[in-house]
Amino acid sequence: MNKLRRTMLFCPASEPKMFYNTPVYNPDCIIFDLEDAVAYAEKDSARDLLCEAVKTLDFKDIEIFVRINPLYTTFGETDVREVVKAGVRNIRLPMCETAEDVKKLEVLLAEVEKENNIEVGTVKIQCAIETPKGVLNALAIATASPRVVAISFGAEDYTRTLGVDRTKTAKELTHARSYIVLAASVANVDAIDTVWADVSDIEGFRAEAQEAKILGFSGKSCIHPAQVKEVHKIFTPSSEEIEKSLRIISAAKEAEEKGVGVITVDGKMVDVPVIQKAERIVDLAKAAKVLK
Ligand SMILES: CC(C)(COP(=O)(O)OP(=O)(O)OC[C@H]1O[C@@H](n2cnc3c(N)ncnc32)[C@H](O)[C@@H]1OP(=O)(O)O)[C@@H](O)C(=O)NCCC(=O)NCCSC(=O)C[C@@](O)(CC(=O)O)C(=O)O
Ligand SMILES: [Mg+2]
Repeated sequence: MNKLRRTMLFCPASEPKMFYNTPVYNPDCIIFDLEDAVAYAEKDSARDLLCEAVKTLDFKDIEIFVRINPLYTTFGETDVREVVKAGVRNIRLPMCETAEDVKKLEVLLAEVEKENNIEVGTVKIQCAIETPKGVLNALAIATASPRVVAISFGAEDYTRTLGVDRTKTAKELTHARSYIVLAASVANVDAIDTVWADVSDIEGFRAEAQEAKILGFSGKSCIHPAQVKEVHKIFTPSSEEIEKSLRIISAAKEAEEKGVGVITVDGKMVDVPVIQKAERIVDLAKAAKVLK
């Protein structure tokens, strides 16, 4: 199993009051944002604030990402240079459209790592796919570099660039979300679902998170602490799922010892894919610390 990445809580780097509290909400990952959540005039001061915080704050075992500005903007390269120097080891690359975009970041990272005596390859990349072109290139993006650990979907920019409304049915996102999940699976990286902007509509958020799990995403981006616990509930195996998986694994082991082939558990056939799915649920439960 890759790392546990059920939740990625976005926090604007220009909001120290917010970012000092982020560990309290216990997301699996925090994304400090230097891109769209930060006003143009505050880009430099937000970066300075963030670098200082990264050097001093204790984020426990929460994985920290920084969403930089795209490398084609005037801020992108400085964002990379400064945040890596400050200790950040995971970059979220917004508006990623091609493998070439990833490779440009890879070259810059190698240069910055050498300058700072960091082993080349240390800094990992999460590619945010948020345009139709990015979606069609999802597999090339996900496999562009061994540094890529996840690809994520950004539905706000995706619907903007596609020229459609974002609706609560999420029908307009179906193809892109499914394609991103498939690409991530082939590349063996995590797939992270999009943010839900209406923080007051927790029911709608829950439904979208549930669908993300069914589609095969590893987790979901969040913009508000209230969303984090909802995603954790949905993406953490329930006690029923865990008990059933343990029963399947135990029955399969017993059958193997007795030299029996296909068996049934709770009246349902258990074969190799069923056993492997049960093992995945047990691994996830252990990683989420709901099973020892
Ligand atoms: C929405 C709102 C302003 C509401 O704030 P409010 O203060 O009214 O909320 P309240 O309910 O009053 O907060 C109660 C308490 O929680 C604290 N609290 C709230 N949010 C917190 C948080 N995130 N982190 C830590 N703490 C938090 C708050 O400080 C307060 O603390 P306290 O006073 O101590 O009680 C706020 O949440 C917020 O700014 N969110 C992040 C927005 C953001 O980052 N957007 C960019 C990423 S998306 C994007 O770019 C689209 C994308 O690119 C995506 C892609 O690519 O994936 C695409 O294209 O789709
Ligand atoms: Mg965006």
